[in-house]
Amino acid sequence: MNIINELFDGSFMPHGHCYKWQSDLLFLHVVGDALTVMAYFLIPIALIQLVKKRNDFAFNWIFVMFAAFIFLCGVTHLINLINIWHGYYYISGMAKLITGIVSITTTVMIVYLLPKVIAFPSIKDFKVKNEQLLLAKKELLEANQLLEQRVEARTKELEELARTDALTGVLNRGGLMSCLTDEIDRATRYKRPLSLLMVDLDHFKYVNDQYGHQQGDVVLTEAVQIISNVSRHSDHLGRYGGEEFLLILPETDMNEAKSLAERIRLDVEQHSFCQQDGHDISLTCSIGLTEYQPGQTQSSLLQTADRMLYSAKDTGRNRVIVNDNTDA
Ligand SMILES: Nc1nc2c(ncn2[C@@H]2O[C@H](COP(=O)(O)OP(=O)(O)OP(=O)(O)O)[C@@H](O)[C@H]2O)c(=O)[nH]1
Repeated sequence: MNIINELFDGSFMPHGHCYKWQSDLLFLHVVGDALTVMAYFLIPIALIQLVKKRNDFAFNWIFVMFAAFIFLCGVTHLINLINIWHGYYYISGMAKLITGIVSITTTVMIVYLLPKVIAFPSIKDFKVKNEQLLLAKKELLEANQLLEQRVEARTKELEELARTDALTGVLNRGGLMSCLTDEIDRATRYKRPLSLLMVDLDHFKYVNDQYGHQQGDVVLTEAVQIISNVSRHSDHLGRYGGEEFLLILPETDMNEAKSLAERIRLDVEQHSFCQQDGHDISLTCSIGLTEYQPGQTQSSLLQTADRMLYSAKDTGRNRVIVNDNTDA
């Protein structure tokens, strides 16, 4: 009770006496202190707001310490202002003591914090890092583009490989069927001629039996070469079966196809196979020929060519049989 009385005993000599109650002198001190107090109370609010909104700031507790320190400075100033008229010097002293303790604590914390803050990357460091990151990103994009190009090229290679016959390098059955579908579509759409040759080597089994499978492979490769030599770049040659080949002839009617087939037959007949190994193998081939008829299905076209080939085999081999029955 005594302490409370002492604390709020404002009967000490009011501080204002030292200003001699001169109104201009009082005005200067009161307005100056009042403005300072206002600023001291508003700055902590701003600092606390900052900490609340930007909680990603490193060491943001130091802002809270600053806010407390500035607020207490404001309290000390306010009490000094009141003390012009009253004499709460105990309260004033206690406020000063608390302010002092908080100030010292803040100072110690700043000293502790200083090396860490100094070690913190500067804006210039961030700019350099940012430039390095942008450069790395550019390099990564370029590498990615290169990789995509390589993957695309490799995919094309693999697709090509999947359509290719490993032994002879021409289209395999799958590749042939896809080409034939495309060419039938084109011939139908543009009403253009399209012919198909089915070429089969005669008595090929004899070559294998007589000279071995490896020589047989060489014969097959050479046969492909002969057919390739007489066909155009736009024609599609492929291996349909073991020793059976298909030649798809876009923009080619029956008559043109027939003379081409005759040339192939003759070239095969006149060729000496496997000469490099000292053998001199002679072979002939049989060819079935048909021309695509509008509305005809792919399998019907193939069946007709096969039928013509069978007929060529059946009638003595080494010949070209043409499908004259156009409603096939
Ligand atoms: N070397 C080799 N031979 C193959 C390959 N594929 C199939 N053959 C052979 O081709 C031969 C085909 O025999 P056949 O179907 O009797 O035909 P062919 O002997 O030519 O008789 P025709 O067609 O009736 O004139 C078989 O001996 C198969 O082993 C291959 O990739 N390489």
